[in-house]
Amino acid sequence: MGLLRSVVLAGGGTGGHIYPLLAFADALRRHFPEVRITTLGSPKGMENELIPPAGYDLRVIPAFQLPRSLNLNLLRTPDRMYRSAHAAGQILDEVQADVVVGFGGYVSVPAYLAAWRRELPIVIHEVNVPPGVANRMGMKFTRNIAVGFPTQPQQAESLRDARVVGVPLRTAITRMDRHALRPQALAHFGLRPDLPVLFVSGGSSGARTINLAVAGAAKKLAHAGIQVLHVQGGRNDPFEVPSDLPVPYVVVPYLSDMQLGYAAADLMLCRGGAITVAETTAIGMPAIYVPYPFSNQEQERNARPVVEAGGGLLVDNGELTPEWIERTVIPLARDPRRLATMGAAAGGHGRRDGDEALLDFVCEAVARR
Ligand SMILES: CC(=O)N[C@H]1[C@@H](OP(=O)(O)OP(=O)(O)OC[C@H]2O[C@@H](n3ccc(=O)[nH]c3=O)[C@H](O)[C@@H]2O)O[C@H](CO)[C@@H](O)[C@@H]1O
Repeated sequence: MGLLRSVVLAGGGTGGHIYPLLAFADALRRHFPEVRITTLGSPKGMENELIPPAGYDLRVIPAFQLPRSLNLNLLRTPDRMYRSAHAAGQILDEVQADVVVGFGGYVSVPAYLAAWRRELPIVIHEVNVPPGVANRMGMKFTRNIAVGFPTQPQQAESLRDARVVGVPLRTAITRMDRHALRPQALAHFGLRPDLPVLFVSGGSSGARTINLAVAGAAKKLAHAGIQVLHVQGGRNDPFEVPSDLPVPYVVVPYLSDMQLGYAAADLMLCRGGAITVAETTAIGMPAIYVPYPFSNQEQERNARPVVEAGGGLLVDNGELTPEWIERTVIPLARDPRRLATMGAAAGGHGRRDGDEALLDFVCEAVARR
């Protein structure tokens, strides 16, 4: 594509901003192998662990604190933000960027600012309702806004004209055949093929409440014949699991090959991060969602439509105890027919083409320029 020679992708902080960026970068590379792809990240975000191994050029720009007010006045832009925007601008010039695509996280803001000053097209992809602070600032500079999920106009005025493109997801997840991959996944984790597997993940950073509640129910789960595959989470404290259990309880710090976890699982217990919900629905995974309680009910909003369609259960963070798990999770994990019904309902809610749909949207934005 003649119009597109160099694309800068900005996004960082947690996996929730980085995985969609990577999935989009993969789609870009698939369709336009000649296009130069540069990513912008912050010094301490998870992008440093996730982007270079994926084979993309990561440029780190200085960190800064976002001002609380969104009434951005460039003359009063704090020094550190100015420095970050200046660094982002130098990179845009160096790589001769044609467009900036931002996925949220603080590092997106200087990229949006620098692109706006250069009159470059900016495309924003937002997965959360309400949108995150960084993207809300970016929305002052562009009308090219794409969202992961349909939103109610009354929920977010700023997203009213946005294009719903879905969430760019890794093809390792969207293109996997769960049933075909299952034997390899079970063998990889040392799990048995004859017993159900509960897959536990608190999102990219892990979730202490989930970790402690499930580990607290380890004996009951094991004696009920339920195996557990438990992702501790990249930045979470270790927890104790009894060593003398009759069936496997496998703890892993973090899964780079998340598709193996999904392929091994019969049921998932997880937070309600937007990308997690997009993935569970894309692959038709029945799930128990435990939304993070301190993010504006955003995670509950992500999970509720899926649960209302019959694709899973929703439990309050405060109510997730070992006793709740014993009462609710054990009977569900041992009921394959109910799991199959739930999985089908979840699958009815998912889409797998977010990477391609966002790429179309970006190409349109560049062509309109
Ligand atoms: C506490 C908090 O503020 N969480 C936010 C954060 O969640 P978080 O960063 O946890 O993001 P999500 O739950 O949306 O996605 C997690 C991603 O990490 C991947 N993964 C997870 C564990 C693992 O071992 N390996 C792995 O690859 C998952 O497959 C998924 O792709 O960003 C999301 C998207 O902006 C928001 O909706 C969440 O509210």
